[in-house]
Amino acid sequence: MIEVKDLHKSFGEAHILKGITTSFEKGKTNLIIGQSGSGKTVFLKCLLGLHTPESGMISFDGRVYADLDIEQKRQLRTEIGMVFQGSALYDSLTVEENIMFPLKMFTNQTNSEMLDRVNFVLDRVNLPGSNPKFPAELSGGMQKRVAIARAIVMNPKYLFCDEPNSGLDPQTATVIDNLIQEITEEYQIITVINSHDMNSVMEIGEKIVFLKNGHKAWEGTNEDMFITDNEAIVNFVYSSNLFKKIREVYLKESKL
Ligand SMILES: Nc1ncnc2c1ncn2[C@@H]1O[C@H](COP(=O)(O)OP(=O)(O)OP(=O)(O)O)[C@@H](O)[C@H]1O
Repeated sequence: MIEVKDLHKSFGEAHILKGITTSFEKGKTNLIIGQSGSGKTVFLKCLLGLHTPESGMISFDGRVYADLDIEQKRQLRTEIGMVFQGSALYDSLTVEENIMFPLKMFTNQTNSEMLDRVNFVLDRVNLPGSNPKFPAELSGGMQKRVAIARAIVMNPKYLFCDEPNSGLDPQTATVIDNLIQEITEEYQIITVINSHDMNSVMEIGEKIVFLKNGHKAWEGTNEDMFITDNEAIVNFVYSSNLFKKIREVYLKESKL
């Protein structure tokens, strides 16, 4: 489990995260949602150790991040997979080289061991045989799959995804969402996703943390979201007429 307790982060006078407490469980897709500027990226960067919070606690399966020494932090880093916004593949490297990169960086595996692992994860994301291609030869959805393959090549315990659906059409976005959810469950990963995408929230939000002005304004499952009266989340999610309609139908049916 990842546990976060009373997390505060400021930049100069600007107090961005104002006491976030939450936890994320194994095998679940956890979504961080909120308006632009609410602190989602800062929160994710704190989890990744890229920002140092002023106070509060983050622990990974009982390991309190601030108490770890350099070697322990390095070990933890090898247990984290990351899918960046826009995929962040190396354009000059092939698909195979992109995915192999973390293995080369962090393991002593032989070339054939690395290749076996690359082929395994490429199969898992339904891109077998795409090893020699360059990112520019792939569609946006395929690039995302390569990014997911790279993120899971080290068999991570934790997977962080920053807007994994940005720039994708709704159908491809759903495929990517489902892939992330399947992998999370299959390998019992703790997955935390920053998302703007309300379809993702409805589809794969096994736990949703809603940030508003740096506070945690609500948390619950996607099912809870249909029935909650929490004004902040209702205003945020149901500003869309389509989702308002879905909520009305859901509430009506649950009363039958
Ligand atoms: N390195 C930084 N230095 C100063 N201020 C920062 C820094 N990073 C983020 N901020 C500020 O923190 C606030 C929250 O930013 P953050 O990027 O976390 O928002 P967000 O919820 O991820 O937004 P978006 O959905 O648009 O990506 C913003 O006001 C931003 O200007």
